[in-house]
This record gives sequence, C-alpha cells and structure tokens, in this order.
Amino acid sequence: MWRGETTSMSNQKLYNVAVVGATGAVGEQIIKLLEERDFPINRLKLLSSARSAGKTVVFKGREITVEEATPDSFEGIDIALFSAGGDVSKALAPHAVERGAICIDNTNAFRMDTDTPLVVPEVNIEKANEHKGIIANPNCSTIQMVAALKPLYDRYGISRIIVSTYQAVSGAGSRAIDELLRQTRDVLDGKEAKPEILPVGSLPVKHQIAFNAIPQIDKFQDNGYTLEEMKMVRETKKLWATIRSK
Ligand SMILES: NC(=O)C1=CN([C@@H]2O[C@H](COP(=O)(O)OP(=O)(O)OC[C@H]3O[C@@H](n4cnc5c(N)ncnc54)[C@H](OP(=O)(O)O)[C@@H]3O)[C@@H](O)[C@H]2O)C=CC1
Ligand SMILES: N[C@@H](CC(=O)OP(=O)(O)O)C(=O)O
Repeated sequence: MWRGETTSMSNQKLYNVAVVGATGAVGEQIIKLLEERDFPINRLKLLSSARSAGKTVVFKGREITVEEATPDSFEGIDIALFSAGGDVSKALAPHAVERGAICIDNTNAFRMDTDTPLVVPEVNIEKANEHKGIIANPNCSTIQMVAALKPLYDRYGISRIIVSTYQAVSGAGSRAIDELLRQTRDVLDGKEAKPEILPVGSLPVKHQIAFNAIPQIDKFQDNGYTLEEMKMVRETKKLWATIRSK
C-alpha cells in the first residue's frame, strides 16, 4: 500500500509527506513531532492557504517554504496529514487520494463516513488497514477519553460514560490563542477586552475568554447538545463498535 520507494543509507523506506494546515496550531505540532520522532521523510511539503504561502518554516535545520494547497500539491505525495478544517479536507483529500496519497485526517470531515476508518492507535490500530485512502482520527477530547477507557473496558467492561471536558483555548486555533493573549494584556492594563473569536467564529455573539471559562464549544444542535458534545457521543460509539466486533 505504501508508495515510499526512496530508501535511506540504512535501507529504510523514506516517504514524501505533506502537512496541510502547516501554519496552524495543530500543523505546527505535527511538524515538531515529525522532527522529534525522526519520521523517515524524503520530502516534506508544507501547505496552507494563500495567506501564509511564501512563509518559511525550519525543519531539521533546513528552511522549507510554505505553499498554497491545491489539488496538484499532492502529486508524488505518499502521506498527507490534514489539519486545516473540515471544509479543506473535504475539498482536497479526494484529490490527494486520486494521486495515490494516504490521507490522515484530523478534522471532522470524514469521521462518520462508513467507508472511512476512525482510528486511535492505542484502541483500534488494525482498522487503519481497511482504509480506502483516508484514515480519520477523532475529535481531540474523544481521543484522550477512549485511550484512557480502553484498558478499563478490557478489564471490567463499561456500561455508561458520563463526560465533562475542560478544554484549552488552543482547541479553537491559533487566532483564538492570539485573542487570549491580547485580551489578557487588555484586562491587566484596565482596558476593555474585545471578544472576536469564541465561542464559535461563525456565530454573531462572542464572549471574553481571558480570566473566564466559556461553557460552550461549537454550535448548539437541535437536540440541545453542542456539536462538540455530539462528536464525542457519535465518534465514541463508532470506535467502540470496532472493539466490540473483534
Ligand atoms: N483531531 C484533533 O485532535 C484536532 C483536530 N483539529 C482540526 O485541525 C484543524 C486546524 O486546527 P488548528 O491548527 O487549531 O487551526 P488554526 O486556525 O490554528 O490553523 C488552521 C490552518 O489551516 C490552514 N488553512 C485555512 N484555510 C485553508 C485553505 N483554504 N487551504 C489550505 N489551508 C488552509 C491555515 O493556513 P493559513 O495560515 O494560510 O491561514 C492554518 O495552517 C481544525 O479545524 C480541526 O478540524 C483541531 C484540534 C484537534
Ligand atoms: N475540541 C477542540 C477542537 C477539535 O478537536 O475539533 P475537531 O473535532 O474539529 O477536530 C476545540 O476545543 O474546539
């Protein structure tokens, strides 16, 4: 399945890897981890929107220029790591698959698709082998929760899960992190803290995050739960079904 043909001096396969959303809060961490873990990379392509194209990022001491992500960006790519939001994944991952890349998607674009395995390595890594080009990972809260629950489930079984999460501002992206910093400075300087991002970019009402906790992540759904809460419910059920059917 893997297309990595190039080999290193030690005969290890090397892969052409693309990071989509490379300039974001998640993308930055992905790049850091690829470096820290010495992932066997032949060529690393860093992709963003046109806004960040031309910026440079240092990887293993070498400057890499960020490029705008387009369908042709995935020509010759073996592994594409997506974290640029669901709309970007929906628009570009099919083009990457068409060009032979395996996409690891961090967004919610394909998580509930029946054709897309939803994988947390500590829980159901074997599901990854069933991919048709895209492997999704769950919402960040779901990942942490199921990783902790799996050994308990194996040993004791679980009949019900009651969940409360307390999530960092970073979950809302780099603009939200900047807003927290800006508001914190403003509050400490005795100025008004202007909220522009949280709880959800697309909603008109915004709340201050500095020195505050906002009891809402993402939009409320018709059933009264927020999308974040429903993601945890649905994704956990999908994952758990794979464990039960083992
Ligand atoms: N599964 C998980 O555990 C988690 C997944 N996520 C997912 O990752 C996504 C990114 O999160 P985060 O890094 O915090 O967000 P940020 O807002 O910090 O970063 C967004 C990134 O996406 C890029 N981007 C935006 N629009 C486009 C476009 N049209 N084409 C290509 N690239 C684009 C941005 O590039 P530019 O600099 O040009 O704007 C930037 O690199 C989230 O939307 C979410 O789907 C997030 C948290 C946890
Ligand atoms: N839970 C995160 C973000 C996240 O994980 O989003 P997604 O489900 O799109 O990966 C937040 O604080 O907003």
